Amino acid sequence: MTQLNDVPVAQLMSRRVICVAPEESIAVALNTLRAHKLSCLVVQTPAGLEGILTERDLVVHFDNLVSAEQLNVRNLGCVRQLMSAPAITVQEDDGLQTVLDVSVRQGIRHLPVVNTSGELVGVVTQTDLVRAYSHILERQLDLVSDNKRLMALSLIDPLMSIGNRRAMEGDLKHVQAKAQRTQSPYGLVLLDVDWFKRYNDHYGHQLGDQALRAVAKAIGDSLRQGDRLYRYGGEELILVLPDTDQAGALQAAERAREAVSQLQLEHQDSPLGHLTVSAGLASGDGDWQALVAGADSALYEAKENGRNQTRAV
Ligand SMILES: Nc1nc2c(ncn2[C@@H]2O[C@H](COP(=O)(O)OP(=O)(O)OP(=O)(O)O)[C@@H](O)[C@H]2O)c(=O)[nH]1
Repeated sequence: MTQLNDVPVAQLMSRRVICVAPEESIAVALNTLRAHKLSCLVVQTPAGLEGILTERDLVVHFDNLVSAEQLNVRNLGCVRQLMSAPAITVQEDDGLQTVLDVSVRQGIRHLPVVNTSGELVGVVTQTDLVRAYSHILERQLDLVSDNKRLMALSLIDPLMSIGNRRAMEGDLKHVQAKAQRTQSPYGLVLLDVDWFKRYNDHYGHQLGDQALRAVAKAIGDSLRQGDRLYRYGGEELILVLPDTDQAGALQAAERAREAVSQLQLEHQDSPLGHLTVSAGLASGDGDWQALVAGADSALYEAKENGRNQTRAV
């Protein structure tokens, strides 16, 4: 991210600077400001920088003269009488933060900018500084929200539009910690599409993808609030069921299995005639990896026993 002091004031200043002599009359200075549409003039002699004369100095001066009923257009005085001196300067390679600090701390709205040889190279205003400052802050806020969006995307499976294994691992750590704290079990259900290699071989990979999306949606729609579905990998999904014992996990698994079966997606190469899933479940309040291993062996049993069914460890 851009640090505020990474931006040198040379990038923000205006190089259009008009200088006047201290003896110049206020009337000429006023005309010069108006002719060049500037808000300040730098006051300089051959010996160097003397001060700065701003629009505001002139307004205050005229206001005082009018109030004192002493406004005489033929004798408005000279620049030396009104200028701010000595002029506080900044270096062209000073950073935005440094220059903004000088400007705010000393209440100076126009700062002449000099190079390393002390020659005048520009003028920077407080408005230039604040505008640059807010632009950088805005960009940094955009970056933060882009990063958040990327982070969220990196946890979603693009095919099924559900959490991926990374998201599952992150969430499971919390579910496990809560189960241990409250000593109430949580359930895990592994679901695997039956005969899916044959499905792909028969209908093609694209229809295979479509079927996986439909399966994920049907299972997702069958869930109770608080339960979460993730893609575990390939054609395998996993349900995470907080505060759920073995009986509850069995109900959730059966609801999910039924939901897929009821889609009645034709699968000619399956002995069951349509697309189905098998499920293996485990529940407890222990280590989630051990529960996944348990659910996996239960799933193996469900497959061995004819598929389209749920088994528990
Ligand atoms: N179309 C598609 N196929 C996938 C995807 N991920 C995994 N598969 C396929 O799913 C099939 C899984 O095959 P197997 O592990 O042999 O299991 P199966 O054919 O479903 O058989 P059982 O699980 O024993 O019922 C493989 O052919 C994978 O290529 C995917 O994202 N899209």
